[in-house]
Amino acid sequence: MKLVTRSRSTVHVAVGVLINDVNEILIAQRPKGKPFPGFWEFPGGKIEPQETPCQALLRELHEELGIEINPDHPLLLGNVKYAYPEFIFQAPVFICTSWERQPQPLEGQRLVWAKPFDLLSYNLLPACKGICLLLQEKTDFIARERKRNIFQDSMNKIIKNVPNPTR
Ligand SMILES: Nc1nc2c([nH]c(=O)n2[C@H]2C[C@H](O)[C@@H](COP(=O)(O)OP(=O)(O)OP(=O)(O)O)O2)c(=O)[nH]1
Ligand SMILES: [Mg+2]
Repeated sequence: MKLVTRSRSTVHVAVGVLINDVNEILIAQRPKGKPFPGFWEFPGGKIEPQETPCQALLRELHEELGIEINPDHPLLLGNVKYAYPEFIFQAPVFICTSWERQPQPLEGQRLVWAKPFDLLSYNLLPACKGICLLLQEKTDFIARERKRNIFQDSMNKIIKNVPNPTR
């Protein structure tokens, strides 16, 4: 019997976790016409070959939400990998707590500011569970860097709900 192996390409995606002044997190519902319609995700998009992850993040957040972010501001939390049947999702994940202008749904997506402990009640893309875990793991770091003690408390509440995804 012949063994057929499929090689999956890796898609590099810059992901932004926007946290507002009351420690809510911005999530977006993918519109019809894009892959995975109806699923919720963190804003961001594919990194172009000539871009750094941070440059891609700033461009994507401008295109999708119409906001401007100081290039020195996003804080890299870590990398999340998830194997979909069709491709490997590989994402540097940044947090942002400051930007110019209000986020707007410029690509027909629904936007919601979710409380950290509500995040998992949304139908998130499978790879986003890994992003939630990373947020949870890094709450001390986020609190220290961004003086977000309330955020730390909220994030601690989601720990027991995050299933451990296959990474
Ligand atoms: N932006 C984003 N994409 C995610 C997340 N989780 C996850 O599995 N993905 C997947 C969905 C997509 O198949 C892939 C690329 O993201 P994307 O569709 O946002 O890429 P993009 O903004 O460049 O979109 P496009 O120009 O190709 O239409 O990553 C997430 O939290 N945020
Ligand atoms: Mg996108």
